[in-house]
Amino acid sequence: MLTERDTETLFKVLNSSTELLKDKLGISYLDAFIETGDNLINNGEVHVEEGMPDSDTVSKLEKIYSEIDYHKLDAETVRKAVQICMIKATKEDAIQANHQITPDTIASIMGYLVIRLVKEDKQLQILDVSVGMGNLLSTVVNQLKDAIKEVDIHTVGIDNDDSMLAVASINSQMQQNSDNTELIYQDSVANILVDDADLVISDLPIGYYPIDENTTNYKTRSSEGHSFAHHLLIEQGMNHIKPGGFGVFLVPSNLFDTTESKGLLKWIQDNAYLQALLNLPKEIFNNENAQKAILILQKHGDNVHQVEKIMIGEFPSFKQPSAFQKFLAEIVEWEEKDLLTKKVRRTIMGKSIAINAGSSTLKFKLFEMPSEKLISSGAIDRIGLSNSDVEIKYGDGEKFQKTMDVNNHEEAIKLVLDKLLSLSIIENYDEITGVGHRVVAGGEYFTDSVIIDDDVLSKLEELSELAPLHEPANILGIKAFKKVLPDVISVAVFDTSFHTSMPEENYMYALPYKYYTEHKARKYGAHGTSYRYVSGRAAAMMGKPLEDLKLVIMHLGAGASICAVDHGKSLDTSMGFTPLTGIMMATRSGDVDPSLLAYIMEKEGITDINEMINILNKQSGLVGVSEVSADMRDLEAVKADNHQAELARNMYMNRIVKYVGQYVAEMNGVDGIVFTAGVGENDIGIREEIAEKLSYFGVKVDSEKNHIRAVERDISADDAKIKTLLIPTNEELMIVKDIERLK
Ligand SMILES: Nc1ncnc2c1ncn2[C@@H]1O[C@H](COP(=O)(O)OP(=O)(O)O)[C@@H](O)[C@H]1O
Ligand SMILES: CC(=O)OP(=O)(O)O
Ligand SMILES: [Mg+2]
Repeated sequence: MLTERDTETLFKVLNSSTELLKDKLGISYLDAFIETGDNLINNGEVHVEEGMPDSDTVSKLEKIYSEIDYHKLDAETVRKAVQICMIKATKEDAIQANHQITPDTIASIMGYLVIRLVKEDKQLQILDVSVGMGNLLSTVVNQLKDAIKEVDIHTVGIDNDDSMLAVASINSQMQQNSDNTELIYQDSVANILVDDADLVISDLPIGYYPIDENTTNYKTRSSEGHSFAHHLLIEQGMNHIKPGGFGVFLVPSNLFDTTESKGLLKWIQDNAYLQALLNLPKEIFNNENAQKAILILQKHGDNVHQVEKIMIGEFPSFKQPSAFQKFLAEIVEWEEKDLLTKKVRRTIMGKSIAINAGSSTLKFKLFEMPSEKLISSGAIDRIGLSNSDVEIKYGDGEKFQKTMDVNNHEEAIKLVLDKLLSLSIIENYDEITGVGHRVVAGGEYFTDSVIIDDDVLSKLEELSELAPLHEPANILGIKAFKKVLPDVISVAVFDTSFHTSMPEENYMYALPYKYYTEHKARKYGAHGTSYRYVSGRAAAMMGKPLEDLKLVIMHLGAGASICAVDHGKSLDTSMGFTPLTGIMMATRSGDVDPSLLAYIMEKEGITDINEMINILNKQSGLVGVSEVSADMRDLEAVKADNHQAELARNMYMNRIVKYVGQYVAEMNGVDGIVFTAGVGENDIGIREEIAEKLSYFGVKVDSEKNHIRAVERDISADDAKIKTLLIPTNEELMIVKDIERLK
């Protein structure tokens, strides 16, 4: 009660002195408030300049100031009185919406939601990237101080409006909190130099940000025209937060409904967990378009997870207090039971393993989930050739390495299972709570990843002929893991599902139509999981939404293919009905004239077409032409003295150049090309030569930047017209993400 009266007294002092100064100096209410605030802080001494205000006014003001000593008031009493003055300023001076004070109702709801998110912290750094008059920030700080004992709070507020900031400064000084408050007069979109905060809280300015040149480093910037200030500031805020920290933003309710929001959403997905979007009651806004919501984001970090249930909803009207209370209670329960509790985390924490059987390799990655922290990774290469390199990374930079003969995928899988235990990567197979397998062919049947049961397994066996070098190994892997972990979720992630977006004219062969209708004879493509991962990373590196980009991705491994990713979707790809066709590969021929097969069969006395196809799959490509090796490293080593080895490399590059050209034509342009997979990631010379051959449409690689292996990097020259990117693929990460999705 007492404080309410104090608020009223302080308001009267502030308001009457403001009105007096406004009148005498002929200035706005806001400017007069700033003047009077400064006077009060300056021990009630009235600032006089060039005889203004006159001495009569000065003594009137001194009398008003003597009516209260703000030092004796608590912070909330001061804040409220200032807030009432600012509501008055908004009306009297017709202050534009973005500069208006954050209403107390909203500020206190935000404060209430934040308490549990930071209550464990004893030292708290809070950042507001559009602090304005400081009402939101000080409401939250006062609430936190009240709710959490002995918390040491330091705040930083940034704003590019000096009048607003002057009010914020008066606010913090009169609340006697200025030692712990840093106010910075700056454009928050520009480079800000502040320590990473534990919590970012902001009532964001809505609308276009006018200075495009300040936004070049923003991933959420618009590809054309001005960008949205609130998108940029969400990115900026989250970039200045510690791992696992929360960003709590007041945003327009339609934040994700605009076309521009795709880029924002993508950025959020890559950098943070979208945990809640809570619309505020419509009645507190002038109209539906002005309605706002509270967005809760959490930056990725250790022991942080996507909530099981994203909290999306609308606060009931204030006129229904019991419904309103109930809603608040639901959110609190959600915060405690989903967003924060260790119990929920423990039950969903586990280890997921992704098994990727390539034609010449077996790779695995073991992740802690859902944090996606990599625990161990391994690769066995040159399977079926002699001298396989077995490499397993685990622990604190430890590595198991051995060169040995691994004759087939069955031996490789057995080796992985043995090493997981013998290297103590896990103590027991039971620690693995999810298994995901790369499966190359899903036909038209599997358009998305699936949980593997007996029906799925028998369907995969049926589909084996669509990927003869891979599917049997994929099935072996599935069965081997089912045997040791019969009750653990096991998921198949298909190479083909990314390509189900291809249009008819691209996937059909010009053969009698009934072969399609009766036998599903069509192009399926492969490497889709890799394209899915790489295209997402490419968009992030280029700072544009994937939906706005035309990309050609070259997946150059032992199996190799190229994909035209048009606006995020596979438009066309070089592999066909099986992974035999398209560009030249390690042991596979790529495209050949089918009538040549009949001719060779006759000349060589081959009677079974399967034998011929087997030669195309296993004895052709690099190894067939070079008669040296299927491994690009071996060809590189001897190419200077071995014509066939050099020829094989040249043919390999020639096929790539042809296909890339086709795809640029098919998309009628391209924004970026990407190199990935074993050869693409590691063969510096091949990248350089291919780039030179593609200079006609604007590809230009910087040799120094290109001089690197298996690192994500933009290798384009500064004056290149289109981007050339090097992106190590990560099919395994996509696989474990799909396990989480299907759990
Ligand atoms: N340093 C290197 N230079 C050139 N090629 C390399 C290098 N390292 C690996 N490779 C190539 O990468 C191929 C394996 O690619 P990868 O994508 O891992 O295989 P898979 O197709 O079996 O998934 C090897 O056959 C080898 O030719
Ligand atoms: C489909 C395919 O060829 O896969 P990989 O490159 O892993 O052998
Ligand atoms: Mg591969």
